[in-house]
Amino acid sequence: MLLSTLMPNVFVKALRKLPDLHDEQYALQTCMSYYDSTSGPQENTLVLPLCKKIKKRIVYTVLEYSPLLDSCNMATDDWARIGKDIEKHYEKYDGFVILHGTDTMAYTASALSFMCEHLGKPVILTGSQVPIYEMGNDGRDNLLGALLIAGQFVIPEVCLYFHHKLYRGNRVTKVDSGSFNAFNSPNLAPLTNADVDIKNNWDTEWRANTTSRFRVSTQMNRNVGLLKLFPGITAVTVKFFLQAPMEGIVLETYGSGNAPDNRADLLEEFRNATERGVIMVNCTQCLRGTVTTSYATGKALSDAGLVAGCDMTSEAALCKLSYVLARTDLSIEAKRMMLSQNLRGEMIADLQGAKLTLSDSDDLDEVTKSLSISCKEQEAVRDGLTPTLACAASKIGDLEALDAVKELVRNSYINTSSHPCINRFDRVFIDVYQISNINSAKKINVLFSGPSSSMDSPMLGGRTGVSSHCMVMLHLSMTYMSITLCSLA
Ligand SMILES: NC(=O)C[C@H](N)C(=O)O
Repeated sequence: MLLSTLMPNVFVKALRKLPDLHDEQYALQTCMSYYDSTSGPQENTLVLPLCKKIKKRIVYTVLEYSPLLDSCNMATDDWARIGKDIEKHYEKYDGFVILHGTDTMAYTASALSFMCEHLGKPVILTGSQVPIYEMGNDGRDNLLGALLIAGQFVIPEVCLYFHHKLYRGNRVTKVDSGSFNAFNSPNLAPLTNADVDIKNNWDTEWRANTTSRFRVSTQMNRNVGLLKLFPGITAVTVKFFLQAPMEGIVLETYGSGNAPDNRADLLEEFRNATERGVIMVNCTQCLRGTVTTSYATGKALSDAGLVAGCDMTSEAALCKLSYVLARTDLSIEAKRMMLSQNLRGEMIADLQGAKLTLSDSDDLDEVTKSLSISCKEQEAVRDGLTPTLACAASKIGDLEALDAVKELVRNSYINTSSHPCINRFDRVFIDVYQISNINSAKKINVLFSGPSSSMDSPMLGGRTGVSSHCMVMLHLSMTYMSITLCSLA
């Protein structure tokens, strides 16, 4: 650890010697890794070798933190530091990979997912169970996998890559301390499976759907806590845990969000706390599943003022609480509301509230007009957007909106009744209405042959161009670094 400050860029020097992670010949030929026209010599810039799967160069720059921390020693300030570094370098890189200890990686991933507002690029955390310089380690594979994904695909989320799988960062939890398959995302399928081929699950991917500028909010409220219910817990314990300065609690309850409803003393402590303004979020102790009020024992908690945490992990709920409570501009009610909303794909979406408002064709016309494009181009945009709108309407089962989209297409081609689109859309809409499983957007997607209907479009998912530039941020544990230095000596 002492040496890591005396010997800057130790990790980069070691990576440079690993042919899987750096193509030294290419770097020398192009002078790429030693010179950057804007900022001078770049000794910490490396390049992945070409392989059959990727047709372009992935160039990455390593930023090494000092001192290196075991992730158990990390706290909110360390999250803020990483967030600020992403913000600082955001424009210059296509993606970010953060090397992090596994023990608290799920917390950091969750925290960053909330701190990064309007994210439009991949931020991927990864690490290893066995140090990267030991025989049979998983660190190299994990780093390579994370770089390949960050360098090739626009997955604008904070993710966690481990053991061939890319997960949404705020959905993961560490489930195994002694296996390479250390993480699980119990309530959401992986975003990507990277086995022989890299297969992205574009349907699952979360997009901020905003044009606002990316920013990192580093304000996190530290007066939050995690309390696990257990049979026989005393009201005194709960009372002490909930007292000031505590402002927010994640209560880990039984099964689908249940607590004893025959314990008036406990329920009273919960009610007293929520009435004092402490925000309590109800999350299940179970690995998988969601919180409901279908049992009386679950309803007792919502009556005591707890916010339902749906299917959030405790890690995500705690970080969300910390992020939301730091918003001094919001009232308690607004904060409670925000906690029950899906902010970054951390919980199952409330599709009831997500109705499309397509009352008439003006909406789309306004969109195309505001783009200041020619009539021909407007038609192309309309053709491209209508299938997607129809898919969205059918996904949430909104037949009214589906009718509106259909009308829009009819009105657009009113003077060209022989236009092939009319027939195509008629056929497609009949198919859409007839699909019994109306929630399956994927099926509906296949029915459309419109230009932008496929989520596999390179515009939406795959990154085009000759090269992309990622940034790796090192947050390796100190233990690892001492091992590193021993083996380098
Ligand atoms: N394998 C590991 O990554 C564990 C280590 N204690 C850490 O979280 O930094």
